[in-house]
Amino acid sequence: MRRWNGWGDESIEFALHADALAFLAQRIGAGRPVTDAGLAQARAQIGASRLPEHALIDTSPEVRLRNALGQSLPDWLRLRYGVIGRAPDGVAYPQSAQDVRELLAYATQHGVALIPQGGGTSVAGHLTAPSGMPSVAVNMTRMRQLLYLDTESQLATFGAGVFGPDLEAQLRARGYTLGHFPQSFEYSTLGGWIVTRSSGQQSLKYGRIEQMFRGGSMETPSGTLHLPTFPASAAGPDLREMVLGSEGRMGILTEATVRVTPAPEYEAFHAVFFPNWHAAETAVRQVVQAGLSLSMLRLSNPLETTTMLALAGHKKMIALLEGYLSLRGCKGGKCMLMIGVSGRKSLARAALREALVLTLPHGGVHVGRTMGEKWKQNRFRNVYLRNTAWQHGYAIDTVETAVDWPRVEIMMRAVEAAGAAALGQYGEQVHAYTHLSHLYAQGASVYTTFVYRLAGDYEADLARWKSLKKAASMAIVDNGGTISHQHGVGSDHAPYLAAEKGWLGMSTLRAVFAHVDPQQIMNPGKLAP
Ligand SMILES: Cc1cc2nc3c(=O)[nH]c(=O)nc-3n(C[C@H](O)[C@H](O)[C@H](O)COP(=O)(O)OP(=O)(O)OC[C@H]3O[C@@H](n4cnc5c(N)ncnc54)[C@H](O)[C@@H]3O)c2cc1C
Repeated sequence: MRRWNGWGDESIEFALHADALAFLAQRIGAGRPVTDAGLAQARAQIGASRLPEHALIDTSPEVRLRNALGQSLPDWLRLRYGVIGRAPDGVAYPQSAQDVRELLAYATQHGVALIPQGGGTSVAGHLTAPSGMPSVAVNMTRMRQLLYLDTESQLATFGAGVFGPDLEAQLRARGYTLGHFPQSFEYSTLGGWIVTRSSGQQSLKYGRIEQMFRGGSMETPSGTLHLPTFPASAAGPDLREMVLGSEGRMGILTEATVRVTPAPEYEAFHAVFFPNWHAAETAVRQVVQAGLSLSMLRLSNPLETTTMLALAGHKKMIALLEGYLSLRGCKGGKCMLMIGVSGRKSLARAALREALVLTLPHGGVHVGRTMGEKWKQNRFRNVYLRNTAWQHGYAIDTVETAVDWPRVEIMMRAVEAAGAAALGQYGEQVHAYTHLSHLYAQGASVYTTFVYRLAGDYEADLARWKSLKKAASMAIVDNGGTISHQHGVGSDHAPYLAAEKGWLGMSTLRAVFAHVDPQQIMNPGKLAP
């Protein structure tokens, strides 16, 4: 059963061993565990529905609660402290495009907002019910079939509500993969990925979702937008670009056609350590600019490297590894790089060899596959750390951006420092660490994690989060980064969007939304409020 107030399946726990807790306590102080609100207490806060009846809409309080929020830290605070606030007045589970059209007609007639919903894994406040009008969460997860696989063109069409594991299982059974593995893979959906411009861990080989999305169908209040597939087209602006990143503001994506590739014959993940950040960053830049056929490069800064080793357990093995690395020049400031290869065995191995050769002049120490394979095993389990950290009285939040290479290190330092200063106002320390997980010839994504102590009170923790978010977002904007490389805009990043789109860009976006949705019933308040 899925947790109603945290990440993932109720039966899965991520254990934090005593040494890891001691490490955190030494960095930022001992956590102060909070008593969570119970499900009944949260459910009792869901007010009476304001909706006229409709056969497709369920207005029961628990269903509304379970579809009210996403996974951002403010969403968590509301669930954990039992301060639910606004919730949708009902939830619909359409099974066809016709059902979606009926819901649009109903919403238009009664002045009801529709909040399209995939897996509810948004970390940017995409799913909050609007104030001032009734709303329905349109949960798309019953539209999850593989509708068509064109093996000649390597295109697959799915219902947009298909979850990651279900999509991959349907493709793997036929010898194919999409290759899109965001860390939220187990609970996020194809439609959600497309409309938030998501990026998966192996984007270096398979591309971002933008490169995979080839066409589909979106139901809007003004009619159906059909996006036919072409291998390429010079017929004016590409309308798929309007759907990508539209965050539910234009309509509901019901079907999506994506580019698939044959499932890889071989896949391996290796770890390489570097003596310091400068050497590591120079090395990965050269590797990515060499254009090798790799599937992943993920570089952790010194504090993330230390944190990952501290959380790993296996104390004796890690001590042996650190002893060996120290002899090879990788000491206190060492940085860990994960390199992934996927595809034809001979090509993948050749690409890995080339990459390892390129790391050597920068002091790269290759330690083989063990750590890489462990990372792969846990790639979707590490997320459960958020639940465990909360139980021990710590909050975890992340911010992410992307910049060109000359600004990567500046950005990393600025975002980490902004977080430390923001929590410093409350007399608290923050454990902030960063990795680059999506690398391009031009630059990289910069992804920072903040761990800090909970205050133990909803208002106080919300104030801490707001200070942290504002400081980190301002650091991103001031240093020329995009407000999101992969999580999207929602409501949390909306105040910073104009900094990169400009006045004309913002008014153009609003004009497009107003054209397809003249009554402004589609996910109001998000992206470009
Ligand atoms: C622990 C964790 C790790 C994450 N890791 C990554 C990562 O590695 N990479 C990454 O890119 N993101 C990541 N995310 C963010 C999140 O998973 C993505 O934004 C994901 O694409 C959201 O998909 P979803 O199906 O859960 O959509 P939701 O959260 O349900 O919705 C997100 C937005 O999409 C809209 N929407 C959803 N479905 C449709 C549809 N069919 N039609 C129209 N609009 C729709 C919603 O209205 C909303 O605005 C992570 C989140 C968490 C909690």
